[in-house]
Amino acid sequence: MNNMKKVLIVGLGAIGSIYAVKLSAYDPDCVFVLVDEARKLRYQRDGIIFNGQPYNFHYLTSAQADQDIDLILIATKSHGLQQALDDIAPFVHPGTVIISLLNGVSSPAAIADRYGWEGVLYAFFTGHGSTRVDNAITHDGVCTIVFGEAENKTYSQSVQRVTALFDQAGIEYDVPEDMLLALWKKFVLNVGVNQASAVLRATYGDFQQNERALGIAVKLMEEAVEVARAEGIHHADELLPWSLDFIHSMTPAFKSSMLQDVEAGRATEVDLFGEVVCDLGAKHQIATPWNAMFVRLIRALEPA
Ligand SMILES: NC(=O)C1=CN([C@@H]2O[C@H](COP(=O)(O)OP(=O)(O)OC[C@H]3O[C@@H](n4cnc5c(N)ncnc54)[C@H](OP(=O)(O)O)[C@@H]3O)[C@@H](O)[C@H]2O)C=CC1
Ligand SMILES: CC(C)(CO)C(=O)C(=O)O
Repeated sequence: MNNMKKVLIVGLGAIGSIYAVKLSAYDPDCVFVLVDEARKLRYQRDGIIFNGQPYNFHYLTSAQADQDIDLILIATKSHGLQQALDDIAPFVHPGTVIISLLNGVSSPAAIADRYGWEGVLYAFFTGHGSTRVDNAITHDGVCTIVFGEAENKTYSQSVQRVTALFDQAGIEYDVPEDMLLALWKKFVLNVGVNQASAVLRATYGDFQQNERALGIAVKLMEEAVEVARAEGIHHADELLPWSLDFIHSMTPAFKSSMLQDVEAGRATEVDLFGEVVCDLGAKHQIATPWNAMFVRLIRALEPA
């Protein structure tokens, strides 16, 4: 088993910068940030400001694929994923592990469609939300990368290599035995909270205190649970209770990433949530009227 020495981060935003900062604190020469020429100029000029501290990193364009990259961490929004998949091509070699921190359940298959499943692990970010305004990121340090193969009774080589790096770099992680169940728990939560919060402009506190607001999130989540069952996710009956516990455990003032997108006038990631529930519902002949309606409402909130 060879050690991981070089990490390429794609997407130096609210989530990607948490890990660029952590990895550069561990070893500034181990972390690279993939950019195009325009982003390179912008980052070289402005860097990023993470919790008030300025940072700069080693920026690489696709034309500068002169490093043997062991791990690629993708942290773009959903609308940046296809371009990111094109841009990483020169860095993907046998043995390169690729992890996506995008919300939702669909990005691992999108990566595998392009590069095969061999280097792809399932993953997601959990913890407290991270906020970005232009190049300034604020995060309170509560974060875990949950990752692994679909099943992790024993750890594959890829999982062992990533855990070794994360242990050395002090990156908090969890490798659940049933990774698909973990991924779908987070998905069901996001389908309910992110979408309902975007339309209702609701914080976690609103869902904790207002039963009618929570009831709307539950309707969205129930459809996602039915779809999960049809997709063969084991223990699907755990999905809704887990999501409700998560909602009640969150800091009341926190806002979902989708509410932040709507408030900032940005495109949303409804393609990762309601649209996936509707597509899978159609595949399994499950009615998904709540998600269909929320997709339309959220699309109407996006910039024209
Ligand atoms: N923020 C949060 O609290 C949470 C976010 N997530 C998920 O994490 C993912 C990332 O979200 P977040 O970090 O908030 O998003 P951000 O918009 O803050 O960051 C995305 C970054 O990706 C960059 N980017 C897009 N395309 C490329 C590309 N081809 N090459 C290089 N960089 C690129 C963007 O650059 P530019 O600005 O120049 O376009 C931007 O800096 C999403 O799927 C989100 O749902 C999950 C949990 C919590
Ligand atoms: C981390 C969490 C659960 C915070 O709401 C999230 O995934 C999001 O906002 O998209």
